[in-house]
Amino acid sequence: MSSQGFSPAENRAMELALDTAKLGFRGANPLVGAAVLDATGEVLSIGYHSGAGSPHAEIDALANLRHRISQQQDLSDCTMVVTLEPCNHQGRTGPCAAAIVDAGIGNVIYAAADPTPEATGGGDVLRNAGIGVRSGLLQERALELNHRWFRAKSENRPFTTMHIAQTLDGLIAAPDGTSQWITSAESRQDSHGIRSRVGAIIAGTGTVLADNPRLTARDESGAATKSQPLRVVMGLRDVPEDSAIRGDDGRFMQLRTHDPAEVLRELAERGVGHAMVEGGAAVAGAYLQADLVDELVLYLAPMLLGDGTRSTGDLGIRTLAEASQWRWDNSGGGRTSNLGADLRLHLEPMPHGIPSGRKGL
Ligand SMILES: NC(=O)C1=CN([C@@H]2O[C@H](COP(=O)(O)OP(=O)(O)OC[C@H]3O[C@@H](n4cnc5c(N)ncnc54)[C@H](OP(=O)(O)O)[C@@H]3O)[C@@H](O)[C@H]2O)C=CC1
Ligand SMILES: Nc1c(N[C@@H]2O[C@H](COP(=O)(O)O)[C@@H](O)[C@H]2O)[nH]c(=O)[nH]c1=O
Repeated sequence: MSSQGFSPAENRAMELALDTAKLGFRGANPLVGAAVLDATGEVLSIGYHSGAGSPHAEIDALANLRHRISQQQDLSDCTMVVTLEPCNHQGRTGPCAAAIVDAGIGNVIYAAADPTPEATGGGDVLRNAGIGVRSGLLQERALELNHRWFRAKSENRPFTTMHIAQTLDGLIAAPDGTSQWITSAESRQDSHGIRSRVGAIIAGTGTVLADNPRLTARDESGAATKSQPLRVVMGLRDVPEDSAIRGDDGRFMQLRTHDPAEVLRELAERGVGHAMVEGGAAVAGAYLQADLVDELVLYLAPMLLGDGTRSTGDLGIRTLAEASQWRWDNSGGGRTSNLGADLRLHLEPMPHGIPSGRKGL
């Protein structure tokens, strides 16, 4: 047994589950990974949650297990290792705790408790069904994996992803306001993928008046994808009646405010679990300055403009020690990738208390 009272095989399985969790996309739900071990500690299957609406990690691991073993096989000496307490609620997918009980799994180890009122209590359901339940294995890492998701939940607001499509010199539009297009078709298709996963997309009146954007989610052929975000404009000026963003599907809303927290509060009340901030500079700056950005997807085009609109407005930072610190995020498609002519950078805010690593020499 290790110092934490878990076997080396259980430790390795939780490491594997934590790595597997990162195959999923961040958003309304946390990243979760799972592994099923037999009595000898051999990994029989793994699973993960690929994003809101798709099967939870435990269900995925059980489905993958069934591909490997017969329906009749006794699983009472198997252990489900999972990075988050199995849920206890019927959302778009069924309660995981009940599925584990039904599968006949004998033991469960989870890393961190699920703090959400709607999902908590899965551990008790398992115990009451006679399953051996232990928790706390690699808990710190599991909490860190979803640190911004836990933060968003505790603040009662949507998990918030920011998109920036910028030049090498950090500009999102030329001096005359033109910006279409800075990034390649491949990058834009990728950001349409984000649009199709979020519940709402936010832009300022400046962007709406400059670009007359549609802000819909579209596939490679330009057709609207099945899932469309609510299109939200923030700012005091009127959005012209003939603006493309209004559309004709009733999924348009203007919030006459400059307060990003107020926008996210309003969206949470409407049941939005994942929001995307598409810009422009003033709005991006406001969300960043308020520390309301949980994930940043930045497309870097090999282009220079020299002058124009900077990617974010003022962040209130006056000295280097106050810099906003970020770190690479290798979940959901990875930390960096080449997209067409561009680079796609994927980051998350540095958790508090972790040194930036830029000291010395
Ligand atoms: N390459 C890219 O990724 C993108 C590029 N762009 C480009 O950016 C340019 C537009 O940038 P920008 O003018 O900054 O546009 P914004 O979309 O940020 O809109 C700014 C306006 O929004 C309102 N507003 C709402 N909230 C705030 C706030 N917290 N602080 C200040 N103002 C707020 C104000 O207008 P009001 O008076 O109405 O209240 C303000 O003038 C365009 O040229 C566009 O093409 C835009 C998006 C993405
Ligand atoms: N210029 C620029 C982007 N600009 C963003 O895309 C919006 C246009 O959306 P739509 O009308 O739906 O196609 C525009 O208003 C701005 O928010 N996006 C990118 O991926 N790459 C780019 O180079």
